[in-house]
Amino acid sequence: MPKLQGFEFWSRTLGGARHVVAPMVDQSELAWRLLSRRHGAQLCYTPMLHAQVFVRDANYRKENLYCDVCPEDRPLIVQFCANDPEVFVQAALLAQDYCDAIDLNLGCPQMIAKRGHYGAFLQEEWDLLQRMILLAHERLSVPVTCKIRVFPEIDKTVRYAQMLEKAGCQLLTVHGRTKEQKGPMAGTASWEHIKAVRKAVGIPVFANGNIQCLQDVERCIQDTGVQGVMSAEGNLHNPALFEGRSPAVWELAEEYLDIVRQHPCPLSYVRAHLFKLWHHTLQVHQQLREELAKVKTLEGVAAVSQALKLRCQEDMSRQQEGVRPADNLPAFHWICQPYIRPGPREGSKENSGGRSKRALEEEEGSMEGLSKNKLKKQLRNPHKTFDPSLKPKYAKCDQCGNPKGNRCVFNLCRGCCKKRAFRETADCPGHGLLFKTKLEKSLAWKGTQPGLQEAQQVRPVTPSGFSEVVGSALA
Ligand SMILES: Cc1cc2nc3c(=O)[nH]c(=O)nc-3n(C[C@H](O)[C@H](O)[C@H](O)COP(=O)(O)O)c2cc1C
Repeated sequence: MPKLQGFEFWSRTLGGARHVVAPMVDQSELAWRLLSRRHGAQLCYTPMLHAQVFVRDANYRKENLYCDVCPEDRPLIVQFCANDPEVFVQAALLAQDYCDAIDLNLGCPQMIAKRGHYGAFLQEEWDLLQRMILLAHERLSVPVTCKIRVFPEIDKTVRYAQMLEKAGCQLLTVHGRTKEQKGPMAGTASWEHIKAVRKAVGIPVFANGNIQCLQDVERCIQDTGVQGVMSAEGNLHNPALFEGRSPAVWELAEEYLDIVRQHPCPLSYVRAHLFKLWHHTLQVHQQLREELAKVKTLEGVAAVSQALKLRCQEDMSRQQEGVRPADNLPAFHWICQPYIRPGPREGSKENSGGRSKRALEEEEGSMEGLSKNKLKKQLRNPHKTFDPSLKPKYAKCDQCGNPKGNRCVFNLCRGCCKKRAFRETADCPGHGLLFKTKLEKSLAWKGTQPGLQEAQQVRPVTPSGFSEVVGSALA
């Protein structure tokens, strides 16, 4: 069957999806996607996957895609970050049988994307992007799509979108914030930019940014004319957003934990989800926040969830009629609701007390005083300095651009070093890889075994023969 394109792809393959769960590193994992789909999401994206790692590392492919196959988890778009046409296409070819389209991340504004040269840091490299999209469009059996951030100028954003469309992009998600609008500087997304793109291209467009409830979805579609709306933070705080419901926070937590039992994921993902889902409740019941941070098992998390449910139910039963929710919240803390991130200097209860780790980290650079955690660290080590300019700079792996191991003899990251050391039967003590030493030991041992010596002469040991000896070291 010929590959469907543009609007036909959106309406037939994606079922005309309007309610879309965003790609979210460590957060749009299978269990969360299934929860969101049960509550109105019609299309989900995987978290961003690193194309180069996906190509070279079979375990990464298994852990991040192949083991997460589930018939209810469709339609699904797999997102990659990449900056090389061949690598992008190789990764996409390995993923295309497990999804309905491949998305290129052109929106990540984080430092890690700057260092790895991907995401929004490719925004100015139109020639490279054209080549990446064109090659993917030609070689893949599924459509290629892009998720972009806007430029400050509407006309440049429009030309950018048109360039991607011309190269073969079949669906565009426009996050209406610029690369600089992140963390405490995120502000609001510009639907004006999104509307202008929608008018100027002939492919379906999803809007992203400022979506906190179902009314926002309807308003955004009306104002901008887009085909669908994507939500990240709104979905994390209320996965029933697309149903237009705001359930009790423990209800969705319990349902999510049940799904995680069937489709396990790292505990760090689960914890991060619950911190968001319970954001407002944990402001009130700080003890539970600490317990959640400390638990080490899924059953431990379930126990915290049970305790939180009881506390919330007590709070509900004590609630007097006519009393409004505290802190100008739209609903009481036990109801799933949006979290509006405070601006850079905005005064709020959060700014005076138990703020999130992330909020503290984001302001790190601009704070004159030190956070509680940093003060504690300084007490333990009086010579510790928190001046960002004195932080050691990450040196890059010569091969893939990830941070290299400090003591690596090859100047590579662990993954690349392991491959090279294996190929060359070498040691890298910095990474604890001892292929050469193990081979020598194994040969010495074989030398002491009379029966084996004979076999040795018939079959000389080469690096590939070596794999039989230490194959398990690579598992
Ligand atoms: C926890 C988290 C992880 C994210 N990871 C990704 C990602 O992997 N790929 C991507 O394109 N955007 C990622 N984003 C950005 C979102 O997809 C989205 O563009 C952004 O949050 C704006 O949407 P919102 O206003 O609905 O939050 C992430 C956002 C969050 C909150």
